[in-house]
Amino acid sequence: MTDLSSMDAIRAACRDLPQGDDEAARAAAARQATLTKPPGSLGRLEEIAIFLARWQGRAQPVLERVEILVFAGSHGVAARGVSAFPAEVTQQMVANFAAGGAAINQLAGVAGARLSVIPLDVERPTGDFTCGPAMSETAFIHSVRAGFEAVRADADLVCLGEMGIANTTAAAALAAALFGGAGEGWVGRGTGVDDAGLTRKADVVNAALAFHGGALADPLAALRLVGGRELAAMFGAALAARRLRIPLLIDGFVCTAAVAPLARLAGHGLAHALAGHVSAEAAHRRLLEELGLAPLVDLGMRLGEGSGAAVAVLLLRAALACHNGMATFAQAGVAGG
Ligand SMILES: Cc1cc2ncn([C@H]3O[C@H](COP(=O)(O)O)[C@@H](O)[C@H]3O)c2cc1C
Ligand SMILES: O=C(O)c1cccnc1
Repeated sequence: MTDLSSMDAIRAACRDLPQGDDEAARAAAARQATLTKPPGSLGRLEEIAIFLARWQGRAQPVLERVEILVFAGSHGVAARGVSAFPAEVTQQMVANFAAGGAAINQLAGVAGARLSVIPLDVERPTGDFTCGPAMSETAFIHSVRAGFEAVRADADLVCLGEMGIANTTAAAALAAALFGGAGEGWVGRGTGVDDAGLTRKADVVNAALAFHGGALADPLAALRLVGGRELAAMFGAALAARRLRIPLLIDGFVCTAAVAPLARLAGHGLAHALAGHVSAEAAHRRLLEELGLAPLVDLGMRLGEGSGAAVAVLLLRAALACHNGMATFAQAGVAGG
């Protein structure tokens, strides 16, 4: 059992991370070289197959148990007029997920993934982080643990998603705390705020940076002070996946900001992660660049819910279909291998 009972225990767990399986990755790369195609001709599909081999610890990885975990949380900062939608949409969308009516229900279906939606005290918004902490240590630890415990040890791939009106503002504040710069450089239109809304978002982020000051220098404290329950849970799930050596597929701006503290706490903290997509949220590309992550797809999506990760599962399936299903030069009697 991983001790996550205090901020220090979580911090320690983040610094004690297993590496991937080099042997399996080497064997997968060797297999790629024998398949009936010019070496390297499948580009990133080859890299994906080798990545999955490394983090599943087998030369021929599988995607039989793909888990999409969508965490939901409510934000006190929603009262500051930072979203184009009212705060109650968070709970209404949780009901919509349960009824099968959301985009992620459809995308999980085509991705062949199991969707789990985990609401985190959605009836209780976090604190307004412009004038206090978003979460107490107790609430934060509870959310990190909920995320950690949502990861099943037998999963072949974990995909993360979120629902929480106003959470693009929390994500922008977190990104600013982790990587520096003012609110203007990290906010985007989220659900579609107008220019005045965008200015309000930047003002809210700047107010949070000024209020919390030096306390934000610690990545874990930053996640607690300006994040949200669903962001803390995504962080906990990313940590669990890493400790279980399960590959992780991350989603858009909010998800990327939530897991970024893992990379700030341990240099290779996100080595088990692929970026499913780059969202249209203004600062997502910048955030991915800060983390050295190259997104798999760029479809102009800006939804959240794990939707970009779910779409990217299709590419992972394409990569493994070739990796596991193609004939070798020797098997096919093709010259030149
Ligand atoms: C109907 C609806 C469904 C959603 N599904 C995801 N989001 C996305 O939008 C929210 C973040 O944007 P902002 O910071 O502007 O509030 C999050 O809930 C996110 O998951 C949705 C938003 C709405 C309105
Ligand atoms: O990229 C995201 O995560 C995102 C963008 C807009 C709205 N909600 C989430």
